[in-house]
Amino acid sequence: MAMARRAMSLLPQWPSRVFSVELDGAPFYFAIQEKHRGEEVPPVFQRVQEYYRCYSLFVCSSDRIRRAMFYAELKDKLLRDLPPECDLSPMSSFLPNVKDSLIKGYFLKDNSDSSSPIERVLRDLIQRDPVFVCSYLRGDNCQLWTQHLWPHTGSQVMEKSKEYYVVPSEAPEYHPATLNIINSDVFYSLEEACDVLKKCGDIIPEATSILELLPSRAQARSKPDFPVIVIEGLDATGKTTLTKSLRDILRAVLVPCPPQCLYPWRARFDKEPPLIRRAFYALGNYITAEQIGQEAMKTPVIVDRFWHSTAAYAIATAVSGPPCNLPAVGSEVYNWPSDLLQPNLVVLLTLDPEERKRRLMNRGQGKTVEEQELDHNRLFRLRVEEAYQRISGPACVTVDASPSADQVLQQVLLLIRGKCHL
Ligand SMILES: Nc1ncnc2c1ncn2[C@@H]1O[C@H](COP(=O)(O)OP(=O)(O)O)[C@@H](O)[C@H]1O
Ligand SMILES: Nc1ccn([C@H]2C[C@H](O)[C@@H](COP(=O)(O)OP(=O)(O)O)O2)c(=O)n1
Repeated sequence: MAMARRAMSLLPQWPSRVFSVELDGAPFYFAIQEKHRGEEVPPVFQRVQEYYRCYSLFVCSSDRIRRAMFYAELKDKLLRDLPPECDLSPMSSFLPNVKDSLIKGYFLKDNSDSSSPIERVLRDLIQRDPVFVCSYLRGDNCQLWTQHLWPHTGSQVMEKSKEYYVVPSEAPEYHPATLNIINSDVFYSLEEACDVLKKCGDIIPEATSILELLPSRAQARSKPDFPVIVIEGLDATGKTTLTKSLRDILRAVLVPCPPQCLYPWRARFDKEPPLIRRAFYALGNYITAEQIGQEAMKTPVIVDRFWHSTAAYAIATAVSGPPCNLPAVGSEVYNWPSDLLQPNLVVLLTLDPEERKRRLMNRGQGKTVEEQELDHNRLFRLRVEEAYQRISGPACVTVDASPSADQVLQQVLLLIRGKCHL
């Protein structure tokens, strides 16, 4: 039923949508149009000429938790069930400049002699799962492609689906993933993040235990008596070293974020799709905020990572490619949640990538998959660093972390004394 409703709302938009698929590591954009008699349709899909058939699959449940979970499951299912000659790439479709219009899917390139095994798998999928399937067929002159939306059992609208010609489309001004960041990757209130965990309680029992740890309401505007100083930066930039020294020198309390009470569940939520994983980290900030609020009545508080990390990693993961694909400077995506405690100072430690790698090696500990990714993926690291610097309310103050630990400490103490009258 939910599937049919989602289908009904998507179908009339179909010709206004832009489709994006990663081909050979670069995004390729196309749209669809009805062909009128005598009209020339520009050639498209030259980069997939060697394939005779292509397919796209879009996840279309109206329940966003189910949609997020099924998108991840779908990849495993396709990799398991499709013949090895079939090539799978991530794909998305969106209405240009329309917030929350992005739907995610996969693009399949079929290099096999016979389409029947693939079509059997896809037919099976649309019978049982919340997916749309389109096939793309190359015309006789090898240039024209048509997109055909497969009829869907249980949804009469889909029976009337038409064939469209595929036409190239200009790259959008911003990466399509930026359309859906708000409340899918980054949460701007306790309520929004809680809502996600409440709704996945029946699938992930741990979510219910986390909700029990939450403050009854966010500590919005209460101004702590003592300064609250957050230290941010990529892994191995020196946060732990610096926060411990600051704690000792300032006789402060050191609070980690995510808070210790969430550690047992971290690995569990790191495996979940971004919607759930990021809601988990967002809630960690509110639990930490309550701890900060209590401690800062008595003494200064040093915080190891806070909302800058939550937002910067989430935004940098949602978007792909170079930092210019990030939402523009000043976008509402970078705004501090209005109900989250605001620190007095946020320091961002930055480090040359080679030195950071050296420190990581020296430390020799296990790393999260995401942190390993930072090593391998230069662009991801650049996106995280850029996103950190675009967040406002409070913005971070950048400190070069390459000098000795003591020099970095002195530099940060100067900043704290200037800003927090300590
Ligand atoms: N300023 C510095 N100069 C050289 N080495 C440092 C400096 N700060 C930290 N380190 C070392 O680099 C490694 C990573 O530092 P750490 O404080 O654990 O970073 P993070 O908490 O940001 O992951 C540790 O082995 C630490 O001893
Ligand atoms: N306040 C925080 C802290 C971390 N995160 C997320 C962001 C990344 O996905 C990881 C990085 O944390 P990780 O523990 O690997 O980094 P450190 O070792 O603490 O430097 O955690 C967050 O979302 N919010």
